[in-house]
Amino acid sequence: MLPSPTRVRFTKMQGAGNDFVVLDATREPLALGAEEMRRLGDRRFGVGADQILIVERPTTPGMDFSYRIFNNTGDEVEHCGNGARCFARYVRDRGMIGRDTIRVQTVNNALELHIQPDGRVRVDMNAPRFEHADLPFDSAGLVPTRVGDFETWPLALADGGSVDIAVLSMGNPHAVMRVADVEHHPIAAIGPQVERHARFPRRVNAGFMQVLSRSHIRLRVHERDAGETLACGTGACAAVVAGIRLGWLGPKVDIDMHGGKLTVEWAGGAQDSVFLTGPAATVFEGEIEL
Ligand SMILES: N[C@H](CCC[C@H](N)C(=O)O)C(=O)O
Repeated sequence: MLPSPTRVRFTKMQGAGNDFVVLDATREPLALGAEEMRRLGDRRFGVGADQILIVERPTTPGMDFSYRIFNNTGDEVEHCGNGARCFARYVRDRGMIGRDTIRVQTVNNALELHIQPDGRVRVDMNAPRFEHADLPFDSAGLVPTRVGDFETWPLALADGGSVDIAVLSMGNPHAVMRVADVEHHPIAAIGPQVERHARFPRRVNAGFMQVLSRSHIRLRVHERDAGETLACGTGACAAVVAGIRLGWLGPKVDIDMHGGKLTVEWAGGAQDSVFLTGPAATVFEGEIEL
């Protein structure tokens, strides 16, 4: 907790419309609690953001920085694809590093980020994880539908409906559904039921994918804690990985999300990294009293 009141400098950023408050804790630690995170993320009483990113000095050899990710509910999470790109832009634009390739440690991942000549950032998101314990997902008693060497799982919803989900982890948990038309799918009704389903003890990000071709999808994601965001980087990775394993997609896919366009590449091997490329930009800077 901070010795109140404390003035905190912040940078507001966005990656394809997924927005962040970024704080620099490389010079002195920031002992922010969940209450301060919620205040920073609050769109009326604070700055407003889907997630809060805290940039810190590295604690692991070979890393340039570490950074922590908090949803706007104050919950710390494992991974954030759009946030990783904004982090890279943040440290590069402030001269905190002189290279366009940056290595950063998160709570359970080591990432390599590359700022490209066109200004977009390409993130090595590491390999996807398919063990249900990695999410966690409780599939006890469920009968999967096998599709090639992958499967989808029937999930009964509280409102009496049912959805067919592919489950995987990008370091954070994802449930991916294929739908005919993302713009007219009842995402506001289904998303929260999947997010908080009892079979996901740590809850889950719920992705809704419309396949336009083997190299092009539309995607909307109801994120864990934050609700539907304008884009979700790990959600884009999860949707493409699921689509490739289910035979719907090729190794490089463009993803249209409400906030912008992302590109995801995956060669398809269990140990192959997923690569996420997309925009990242600073919106404004400021100071807030917490
Ligand atoms: N809501 C996510 C974290 C943020 C992920 C998203 N903003 C991204 O770009 O990957 C979770 O609770 O796992």
